[in-house]
Amino acid sequence: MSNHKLKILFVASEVESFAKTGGLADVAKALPLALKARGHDVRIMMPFYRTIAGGDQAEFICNQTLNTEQCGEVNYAIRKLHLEEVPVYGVDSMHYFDRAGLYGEGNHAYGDNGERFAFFSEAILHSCDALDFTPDIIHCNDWHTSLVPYLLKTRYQDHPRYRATKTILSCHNAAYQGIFNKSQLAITPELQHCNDSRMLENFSYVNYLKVGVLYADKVNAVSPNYATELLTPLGSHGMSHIFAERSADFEGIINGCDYNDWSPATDSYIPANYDANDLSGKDKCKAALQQEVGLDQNPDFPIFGMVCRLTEQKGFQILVPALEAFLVHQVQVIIVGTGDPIVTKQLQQLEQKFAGKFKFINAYSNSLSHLVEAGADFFLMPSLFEPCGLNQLYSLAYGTLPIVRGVGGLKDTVNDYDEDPQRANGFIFYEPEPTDLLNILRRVLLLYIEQPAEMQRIKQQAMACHFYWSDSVVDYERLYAKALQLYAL
Ligand SMILES: Nc1ncnc2c1ncn2[C@@H]1O[C@H](COP(=O)(O)OP(=O)(O)O[C@H]2O[C@H](CO)[C@@H](O)[C@H](O)[C@H]2O)[C@@H](O)[C@H]1O
Repeated sequence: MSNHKLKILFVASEVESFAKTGGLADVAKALPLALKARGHDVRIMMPFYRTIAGGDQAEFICNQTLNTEQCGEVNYAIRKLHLEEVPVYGVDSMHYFDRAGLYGEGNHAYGDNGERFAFFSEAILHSCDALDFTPDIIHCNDWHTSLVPYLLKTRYQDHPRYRATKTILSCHNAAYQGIFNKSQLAITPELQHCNDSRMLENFSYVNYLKVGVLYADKVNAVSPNYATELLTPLGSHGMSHIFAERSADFEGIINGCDYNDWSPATDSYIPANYDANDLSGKDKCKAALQQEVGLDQNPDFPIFGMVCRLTEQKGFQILVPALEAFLVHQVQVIIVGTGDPIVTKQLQQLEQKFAGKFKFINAYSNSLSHLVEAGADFFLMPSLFEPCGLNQLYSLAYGTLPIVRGVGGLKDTVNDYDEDPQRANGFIFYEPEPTDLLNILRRVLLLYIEQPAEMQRIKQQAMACHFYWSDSVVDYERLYAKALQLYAL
């Protein structure tokens, strides 16, 4: 495969460096760069949001008009930015994307998200003529671009440009399925009149992710364990029958870690760099973190950090009661995140009760997320489910031991200390119960207090674990080859 250079159009709703709300953006940056490094002609396409970073520098490519049956002419422009050597095309529609948020504002999704991302999917296929780009592979990501495989096999099935084009759909989070009333879908009449019950909910709602899983040539989840979970009723967010239907074309590929952005030896966001041979810089980062967020300046207290979207997925319903009990000990906890107002309130109350020991920073801050990774001793990920998880990979790189629930990609990447001390790089608990989390937190605290040399050994072992994109990209190349039936390669 490495000798076979492909034309790849990578389509996503967010891309780190331009627009980001979560882990999808990290992958949508790192994977195309890894594909480029393998010599493929890879190009990214994303919505040209009002808030897109560097948008004022974008090169205007062309104006386009999408002729729709029911919505008349829809005008948009294509603008071009660059991610190193990779062109990034922005679909610029004032009507759909000139807004303050990506998907909504103030924790409320935009009411027309179904139409917005149906339009984006249509513009992806529509604009390749103007760009004169004939992709071998269109790599789609999550529900936002899940209509592309369907449109390719319906509206565009006889289009000469796409005669040999195949589609991949990566599922970064199957809990978000994009379910929209058909009445929103005038722009995509094929779906508005669709009666295939496999992709409908309650007859009148279209489930975008189901459409994508059913129509993509190959489908992957972002870790092998999550792929296995998606085939079970318990772990599939109600979609196991759909994934089962595609099981021959479905697999798991673990995410990588972008060590250009996430390496304590070179990180420019942190006050002192360090590596596995000399961890003294980590102590300086710890002191800086305590000072920056207003925790008591005590080098002996272990710091437990967490950075994430505040959603049910991340396990706050077990974390908050566990912390109520855990924070009576000599420990410090810092959580950085935005999202659910109920979780926000719970964390604010916890902060009032445990001032100096618990800090909640209700913000989205890239620099602080780096400082937490570097300055904390442990990183909390008690997720109810976790397709892959990236922060545990960053934590390993920074010698910040992850404490995770044994689900999804967390199980694929963290080795538990109690199960096998020699291979350990973190700690795993299984039952989604506050007492199980509390038990492991106390177990970790004891180890921290009583066995500092052992802690040091595990930290160094964690820092020696690597999840390179240059490895995962080979699995993606194999998936592309299967989609294109290039078995000989
Ligand atoms: N307040 C804040 N301030 C700064 N940075 C913040 C932040 N909140 C979140 N982030 C950042 O967003 C990213 C989150 O990535 P994750 O993979 O952990 O979760 P997410 O659930 O968004 O991604 C989904 O997609 C990814 C990619 O496939 C899967 O790994 C994951 O399991 C799946 O749920 C990290 O880079 C993190 O630092």
